Amino acid sequence: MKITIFGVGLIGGSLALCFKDIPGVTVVGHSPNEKSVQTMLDKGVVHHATTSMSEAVREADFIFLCVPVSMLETYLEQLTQLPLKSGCIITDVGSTKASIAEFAKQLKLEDIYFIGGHPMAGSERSGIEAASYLLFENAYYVLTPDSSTPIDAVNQLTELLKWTRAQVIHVDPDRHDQIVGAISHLPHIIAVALVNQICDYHEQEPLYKSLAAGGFRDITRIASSDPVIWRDILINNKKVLLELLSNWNDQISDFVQLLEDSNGDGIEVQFKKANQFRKGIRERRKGIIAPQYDIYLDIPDHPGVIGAIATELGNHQINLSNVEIIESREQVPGICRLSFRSSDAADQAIELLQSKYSVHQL
Ligand SMILES: NC(=O)C1=CN([C@@H]2O[C@H](COP(=O)(O)OP(=O)(O)OC[C@H]3O[C@@H](n4cnc5c(N)ncnc54)[C@H](O)[C@@H]3O)[C@@H](O)[C@H]2O)C=CC1
Ligand SMILES: O=C(O)C(=O)Cc1ccc(O)cc1
Repeated sequence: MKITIFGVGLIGGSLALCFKDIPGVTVVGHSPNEKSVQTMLDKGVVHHATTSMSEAVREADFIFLCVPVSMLETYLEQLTQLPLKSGCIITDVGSTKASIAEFAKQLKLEDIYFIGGHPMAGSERSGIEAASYLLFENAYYVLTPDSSTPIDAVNQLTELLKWTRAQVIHVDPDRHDQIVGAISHLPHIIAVALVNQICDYHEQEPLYKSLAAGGFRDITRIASSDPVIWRDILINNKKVLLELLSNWNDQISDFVQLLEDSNGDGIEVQFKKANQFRKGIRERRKGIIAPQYDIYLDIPDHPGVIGAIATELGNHQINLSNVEIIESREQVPGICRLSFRSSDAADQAIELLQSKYSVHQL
């Protein structure tokens, strides 16, 4: 079986890694750029790679389009001009689904099937360097077949996607864009706007960045996402987003009113409602962006302290997943965030370290 991937970055590269070791499968990567072709080969993400579209798709059983949203239609159209294997299934991973579904319908493909797709997993990182075979584990993987898509083609794609360890679900493209607009695209806008608001204050007062610790970084993580990928997603889903932003303005106006009225009960109601809803959102990722259990340590300002902490945890078989110095200034104790994959590991670390350091959990 031959699987061809256009755009071997975070998502395309992660899919390639999921499929690469399936017995009897050849994964071919495409990039218009010779250097990118060499990188994907050097990293061993694909079996073969080429700058030639026709060579990439020759005899391919599956074609994955993993390029930015604004490039999807161009790629799909160009592919359909090439000789493709009869029964070939083309899918994409774009974060919006309505426009590409509509475009594919108008192409009136014969004996070639397009099924829109969107793995609901990713990260603020991008590029082949960030790719991982664990990226999709336990995430939802949306497919958007319509009534004209042969069930056999849907089944074949679903069977292949089992190798990602994601859970495949079917969603109508418009409904997808509405929901994903609200739970992914809107939060990205809010994160960027919030960071930029603080960035502007910071120009007048450098203490903003110094004091912007854990909470601010956590809720604005996605503001570090790739500008081009997100430019395309937001413009593509503009209609939905403009309505969502209008609703967002209403939410903020409600808060303004609560504050103007010093309405403490009303503010409590807002927090209780949010707490309750958020509790019900299941943690489902087990892969590289697994839920993290963080603890914070006040650490003295002397060299070697981080190494000593890591060694101590290692000596007690406590697996650390990440270490970050959040604040470090000369003569002042710093704050270090230690992340763990399980709450047990975090608890053991607290137990071990609290006699030597001041430990907090938010
Ligand atoms: N970033 C994320 O967390 C997620 C992204 N997606 C979707 O996946 C697609 C790819 O996004 P990522 O993998 O995050 O981006 P990426 O930047 O890591 O990878 C994009 C790939 O496309 C190539 N590319 C960029 N512009 C191109 C062009 N004009 N012509 C040909 N190739 C080009 C790049 O070289 C790279 O290999 C996008 O459509 C995005 O909406 C879907 C789920 C999650
Ligand atoms: O990193 C995160 O939390 C994300 O929001 C990842 C993400 C980004 C884009 C998508 O289309 C789907 C998932």
